[in-house]
Amino acid sequence: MHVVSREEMQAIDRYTIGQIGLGGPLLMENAGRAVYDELAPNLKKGEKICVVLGKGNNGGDGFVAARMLLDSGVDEEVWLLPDPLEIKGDAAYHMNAFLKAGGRIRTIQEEREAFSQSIGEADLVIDALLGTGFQGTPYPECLEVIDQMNQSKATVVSVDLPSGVPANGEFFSHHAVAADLTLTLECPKLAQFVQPAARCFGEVRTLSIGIPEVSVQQAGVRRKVWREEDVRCTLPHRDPFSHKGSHGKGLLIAGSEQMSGAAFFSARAALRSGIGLLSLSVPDEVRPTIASHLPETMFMPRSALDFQGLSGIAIGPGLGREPEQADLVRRVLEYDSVPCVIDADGIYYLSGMTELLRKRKSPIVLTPHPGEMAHLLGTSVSEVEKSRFDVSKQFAEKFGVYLVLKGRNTIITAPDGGQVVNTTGNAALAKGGSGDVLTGILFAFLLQHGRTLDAVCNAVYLHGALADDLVKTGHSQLDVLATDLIEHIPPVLHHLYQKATC
Ligand SMILES: NC(=O)C1=CN([C@@H]2O[C@H](COP(=O)(O)OP(=O)(O)OC[C@H]3O[C@@H](n4cnc5c(N)ncnc54)[C@H](OP(=O)(O)O)[C@@H]3O)[C@@H](O)[C@H]2O)[C@@H](O)CC1
Ligand SMILES: [K+]
Repeated sequence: MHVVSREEMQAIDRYTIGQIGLGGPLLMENAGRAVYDELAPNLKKGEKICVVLGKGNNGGDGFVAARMLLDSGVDEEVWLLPDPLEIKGDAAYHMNAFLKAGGRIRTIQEEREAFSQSIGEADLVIDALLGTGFQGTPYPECLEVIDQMNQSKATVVSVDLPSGVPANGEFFSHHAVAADLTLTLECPKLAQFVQPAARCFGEVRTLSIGIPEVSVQQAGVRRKVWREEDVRCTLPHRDPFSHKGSHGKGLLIAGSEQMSGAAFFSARAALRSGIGLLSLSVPDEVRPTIASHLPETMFMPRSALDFQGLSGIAIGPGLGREPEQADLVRRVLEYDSVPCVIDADGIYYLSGMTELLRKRKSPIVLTPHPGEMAHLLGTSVSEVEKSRFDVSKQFAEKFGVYLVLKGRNTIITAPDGGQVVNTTGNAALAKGGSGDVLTGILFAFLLQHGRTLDAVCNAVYLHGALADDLVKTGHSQLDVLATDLIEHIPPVLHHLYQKATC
């Protein structure tokens, strides 16, 4: 499933109409029909539906859905914000079809009180006021209607985007529709995955409107959502004649006196995720505490680090911020014949070493949370959060790294700028230790997979799926511990492998 910007969606529509020859009215018909088909199974006879339409093509989709509702036995009122004379092009085509099919339009500007009453009594509001064409701050008359939709007790279903949400997810502080359900047309838009826009969407369903894949390719879209079916067809399979050395010989440099748990979580998660051989380097004083909990792990003293014979190195979880740790990070970067994962305190030291990132020949995976990303860029968390997609892309391309920008809807960016959004996971992961678990899973997957991006995406997906599955099966979002995540890897991995398609 592709994720698009406003401009990309417009280019996709243009190509489909101009080059494929599927006309605008046909696409609008498909869009409105898809919206109607999605709602139809739950409509009740006599149910009061208020359809709110704007001037552009989003309103046109609304006219199509409204035309189909005419014959469905519901009590429908169709409200247009502008004067009908202002409706042009494809939207006018479908406005006329709606009228000729027996529909009646009322204009909000002329009957304000009746509109307030209609929206107040409605069971369902269909919001087709503004879609991808909207930018900036809604005009005052639009804002008033947005507020009325939000005050309504009805279920609010937004067509394509909640009105007032800018499709590219730019930061905004005005009011936008807070939908219960958003029916996204063909491709999710960037806004769905970033704050503050994401809060407006409610449940999201993506509806096909018949746009061919070639239109998306022609628009140069290089962003997608990673779904279970992507995991299922990219899971690596073990060669029956393999041995432990075939599945990665990894060194994890982690832990400090204050944060021994981080080393344990990463190591245990890596073991549960299939790493063939794991060596762990922790400070000498920490080793006795955790060695008894990690019987499958070998230990490498910090004073005798040896990278020869390894197939990958991970550094960072719970490392601490004493200056000597910076040398460890530098040594890992300079040893450039194997892939590496850098997390947490490892990332803290990178800001002074970005040139080494660029020079390194083997893959580097960085897993910052927004705070670490902000530190790396010398900016603020809010600046990072305002443009997660762009910030990730610029950094990954500039320094040639795989960047995993964590958070709700983690964004994974490859060195070539291609981006993947992960949608698994929930607020149960907002707890110390869960990032260390991700590092362990990711490290293990990386060493067992020929394609770095697939390994990283699968690890992020699995990490979120663990939390999702735990809260579905006896846990709450409050009580999930890092250890719960790790011990839940077996059933979730089992499920994914049972359904593997490759
Ligand atoms: N063929 C296609 O492309 C297909 C498109 N499809 C559908 O069309 C939608 C995109 O349609 P769109 O491009 O017409 O824009 P849309 O979201 O209806 O809004 C445009 C209106 O917003 C207005 N406006 C602008 N800024 C504003 C502001 N600050 N505050 C208030 N108003 C503002 C602007 O008014 P103006 O500034 O010109 O007066 C303009 O009239 C897309 O989301 C999907 O639903 C599907 O049917 C499939 C085929
Ligand atoms: K809308």
